[in-house]
Amino acid sequence: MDYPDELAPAVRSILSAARERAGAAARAGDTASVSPRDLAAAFERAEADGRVPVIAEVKPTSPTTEGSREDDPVALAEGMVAGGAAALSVLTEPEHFGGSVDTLRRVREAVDVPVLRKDFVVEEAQLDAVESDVVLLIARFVGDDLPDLLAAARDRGFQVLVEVHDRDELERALDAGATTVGVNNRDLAELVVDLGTFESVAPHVPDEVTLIAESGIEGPTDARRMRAAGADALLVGSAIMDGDVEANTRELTRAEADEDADPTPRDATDTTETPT
Ligand SMILES: O=P(O)(O)OC[C@@H](O)[C@@H](O)c1c[nH]c2ccccc12
Repeated sequence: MDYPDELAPAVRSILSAARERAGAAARAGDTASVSPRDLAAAFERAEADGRVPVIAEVKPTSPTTEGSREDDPVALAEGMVAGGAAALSVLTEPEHFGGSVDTLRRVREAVDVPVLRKDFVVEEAQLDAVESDVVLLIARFVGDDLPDLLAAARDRGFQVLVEVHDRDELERALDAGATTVGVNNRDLAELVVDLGTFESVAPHVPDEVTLIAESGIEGPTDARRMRAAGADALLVGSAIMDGDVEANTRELTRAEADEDADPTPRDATDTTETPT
């Protein structure tokens, strides 16, 4: 399959590499069969506990990050859970994100929260490379194969997060029967982030769908902005990976509790200019 020219060169190369690995996975054998940890229940537990539901992402590097983080991913994952993360996301793409299926396996063994496998799954065989509680399918990259891949993932027991970037992709995800949808604020054609993306797509997502705001959330203010726009949960990588992961995660999971506790309005003009 040829990928559209409008995709960033890094993204095209990621997709070709994913297809090559799919062939190897197919030859390796067993079909995955998972007993997943319930993602929606993990979000509800966080809410009940006054935490913003955050999926914290173990992402050693990326095409848009300088350098790479060499710490033990299991220690990072444990720090994220200690900071209140409702779930984790682990990159398994090796060439551009420094991930591996072995890292995911180790992280999932070490924690008890649901773990999302973050990779570029474009063929069914890739689903068998490693077990996780949730797998990601990116609407833009799987095209017409979305319904079949969704079914193949569910047959194996996975919960599925379908990632979209605009309303067309959202419609395709809903038609395919997605019940958990992520809106990626990062445009995969140009790798530019705009939090307005989530705000423009979110109003069209039915209430019963679990809705996740992905990418570009840099701190508590962005977290509150995405929640105000309807996010049930937030997927955050870079802002957590940069520095003390436990403290960074805690700051995000407490974004609403801290705001409630703060008697001074952040910005007085916010309230005076709100039309009644
Ligand atoms: O580091 P950020 O901006 O917080 O983004 C996290 C996550 O949303 C991002 O890594 C991501 C979203 N969709 C993806 C698909 C593949 C690889 C990575 C991603």
